[in-house]
Amino acid sequence: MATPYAKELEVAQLAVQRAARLTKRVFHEKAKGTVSKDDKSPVTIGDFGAQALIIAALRHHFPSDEIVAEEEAAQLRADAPLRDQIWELVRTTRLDDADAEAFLGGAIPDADAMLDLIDRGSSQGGARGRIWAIDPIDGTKGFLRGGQYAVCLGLMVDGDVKVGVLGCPNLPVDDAAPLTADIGGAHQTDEEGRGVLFSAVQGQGATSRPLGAGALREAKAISVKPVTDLSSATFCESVESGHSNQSESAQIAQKLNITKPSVRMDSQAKYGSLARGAGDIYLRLPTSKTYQEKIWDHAAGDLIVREAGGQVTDTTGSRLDFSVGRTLASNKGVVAAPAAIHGQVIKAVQEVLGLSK
Ligand SMILES: Nc1ncnc2c1ncn2[C@@H]1O[C@H](COP(=O)(O)OS(=O)(=O)O)[C@@H](OP(=O)(O)O)[C@H]1O
Ligand SMILES: [Mg+2]
Ligand SMILES: [Mg+2]
Ligand SMILES: [Mg+2]
Repeated sequence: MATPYAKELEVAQLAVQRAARLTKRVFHEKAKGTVSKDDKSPVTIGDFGAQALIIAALRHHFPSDEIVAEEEAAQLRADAPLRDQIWELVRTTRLDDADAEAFLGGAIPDADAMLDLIDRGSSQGGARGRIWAIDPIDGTKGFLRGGQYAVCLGLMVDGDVKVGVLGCPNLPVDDAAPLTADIGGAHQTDEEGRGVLFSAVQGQGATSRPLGAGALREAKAISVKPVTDLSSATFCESVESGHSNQSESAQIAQKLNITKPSVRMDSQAKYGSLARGAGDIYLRLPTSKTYQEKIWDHAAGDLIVREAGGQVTDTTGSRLDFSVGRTLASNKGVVAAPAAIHGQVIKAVQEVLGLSK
């Protein structure tokens, strides 16, 4: 019997790898022109270009699947120079391996087709059918400051995440590398061992492999690190204080007798770091009563951590619910940890947040 979701996994891995290659070009070519969006968050030509390349591959293989993606092309339709800059980037970014590039469906015909592909990410999501969630650059702020960022792709079927892939160009390849948010200076060349592709299929475990520029590299199974002494745990959280309540996380750490300072890392790279045992706990504590987390910020990481032996819930202890639309409207915050200690962490979270039953 064929392995479930084998083709979806291969398409996702190669599409993320190609999109990550585009984002690295943008970073190294210092072409990080940003435009700001209605929500005043930054978006770069890398975000738009990566989304176009990922959607092109998904449309080639799975034309009837729905897609929920972070970015839209409206601004580009009104800004020809910006559109042309992104089109030049998309047109010239390929995987080094001809077979892998052909497998993704070949070149996008022209700039208008690129805009239409970007706008294919407008699905409202929901509880029925096959729906892909794309964050072309998660941690755009991190990307702009030369920190961590991730190219994120997940597949939900009837609201349940089945496939998750994270491309983390600035994380160390070495799964045993200590957890650190910085990348040792943006001047570091790729050869110095950065770039990881995390992936998971529901029920099949989680893996990491070097992020390549052509065919997929050899994978290794990964798992969360067993925590025997909670006080020696490492916890990570957002860099942006607007994205997670950092004073509450400090109180939670204190309650757990954790003495190490938090590692503040951008993007879903935090999920990948937990899944391979580099970090132990990920806390994302709401900073507003109204903000709803986007499904594209969590779908891939949620599955990868759970397939690596972790547990991921919101601050009330409920699993993340990807079936209610473009946001995690039923959830507040995120708490991720090895399954064996998740209960202890949640207890401390609920005491600090005043959620204890
Ligand atoms: N108020 C609020 N609360 C929680 N999260 C928010 C909030 N505002 C934005 N965002 C989203 O955070 C995404 C970045 O994720 P991280 O916080 O893990 O990384 S970072 O430290 O912000 O770079 C970031 O994703 P990208 O836009 O893809 O970078 C945002 O979607
Ligand atoms: Mg954004
Ligand atoms: Mg994001
Ligand atoms: Mg993004």
